[in-house]
Amino acid sequence: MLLGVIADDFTGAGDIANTLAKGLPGQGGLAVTQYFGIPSSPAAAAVEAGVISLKTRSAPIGEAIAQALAALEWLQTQGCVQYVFKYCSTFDSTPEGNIGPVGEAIAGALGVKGVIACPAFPTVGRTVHQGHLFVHDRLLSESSMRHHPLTPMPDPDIRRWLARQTNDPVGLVTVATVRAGSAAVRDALDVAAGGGQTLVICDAAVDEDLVTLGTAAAGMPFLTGGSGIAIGLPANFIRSGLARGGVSHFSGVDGPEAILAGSCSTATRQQIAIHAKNHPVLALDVDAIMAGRLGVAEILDFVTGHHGQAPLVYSSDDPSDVEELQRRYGREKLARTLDGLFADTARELVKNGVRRLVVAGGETSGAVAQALGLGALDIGPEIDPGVPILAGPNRDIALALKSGNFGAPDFFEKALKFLKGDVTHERR
Ligand SMILES: Nc1ncnc2c1ncn2[C@@H]1O[C@H](COP(=O)(O)OP(=O)(O)OP(=O)(O)O)[C@@H](O)[C@H]1O
Ligand SMILES: O=C(O)[C@@H](O)C(=O)CO
Repeated sequence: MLLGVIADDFTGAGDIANTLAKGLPGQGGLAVTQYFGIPSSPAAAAVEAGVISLKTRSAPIGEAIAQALAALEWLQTQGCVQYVFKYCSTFDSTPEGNIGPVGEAIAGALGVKGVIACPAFPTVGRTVHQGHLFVHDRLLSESSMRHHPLTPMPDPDIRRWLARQTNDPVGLVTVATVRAGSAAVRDALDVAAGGGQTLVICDAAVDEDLVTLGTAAAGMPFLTGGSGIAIGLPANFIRSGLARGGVSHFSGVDGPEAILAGSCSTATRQQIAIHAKNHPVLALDVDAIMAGRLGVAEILDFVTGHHGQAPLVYSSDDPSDVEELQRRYGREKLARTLDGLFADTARELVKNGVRRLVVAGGETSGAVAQALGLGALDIGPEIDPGVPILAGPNRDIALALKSGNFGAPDFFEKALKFLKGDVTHERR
């Protein structure tokens, strides 16, 4: 294993795994495996990049650091020469959040300063300019992230935001330096390190900026960011002869299918509305669930009664209804109950023969992946930006775990087709 990634949630892990497996056009990427939690046995010999999915985005600082350092230790044992800490492209955190503390803890363990911190992912509209994060043409604080239920982001100046979480001062490498090339970036990071800055926000507005940052990071032990920060990394390993690059073919998994959506994000709700036009859907009645009148058995009946028709089950609702339900039942209790229901449902579905499973939402996907005891999955071709096919080692199951705001409007139907196979992509 050459490259080790520690990701703070499950769908975010798939996002960066996808970037690493895809690589740059014409070169291909790395052979990537996504691990669900910290593995207890060594990686397979063919794995070039290992992505460990943690569920620490909203975890208390001490717990997040402990898990990240345990993940780092396992990756070090696999022989990695470079490490990435992956967080969200919208920098999801609070002033007491753990991006800063985890970043500084890993940097401390590796003995480095002057570490790249860049959440940019231009393909989905996340860019960083003069240290300010944009979502498409709006500052982060003017996007829907301002009202995120767990990590509201009222400050688009992520250097200032991050500084509220860190011990050391936070640096900035602006677009002028990035456009001056990778040597200029390296010099700027050296200066930052000399000045005692551990994490350094780097501007990036287009993929070429991320390639420059990636090239600058060749040989550096540690960098942090969204999935975009990984765009240029496979090329470093291919250039140095450590990795081969190339293409892969995913021949697919056939069999019964199901789609589960717990995400209430705008993109997911639009995808549900579009899917509902031509497919059977079951909107979960949250009050009935909380009263114990609706559970796994009813959902199972619905899905098995509609196999072959891409059945979709969702709890997703619009923000005002979600707020009202949270007031009625308590946010934590509600989320725990719904995540638990999706997890139990997924376990039963797979037990009853489901082989293609699509899940929408980071928390929801995390709960499902844990319930299925997935262990390790190979990364197949990209379905939509940030969402790859995940394939079981014996190709007995294929999954798509989608971040809330990712995916084209017809994502659900498209994902099931991709999981069925015969997709070739420019990767190993
Ligand atoms: N109708 C609902 N009312 C209140 N909470 C809900 C409802 N439906 C789902 N939830 C909860 O909302 C949370 C949605 O989070 P999840 O991470 O799955 O989606 P997301 O935030 O859209 O995705 P991402 O984290 O990838 O951006 C889950 O914990 C889920 O249990
Ligand atoms: O970086 C992103 O936007 C995603 O990978 C993610 O983590 C969303 O939860």
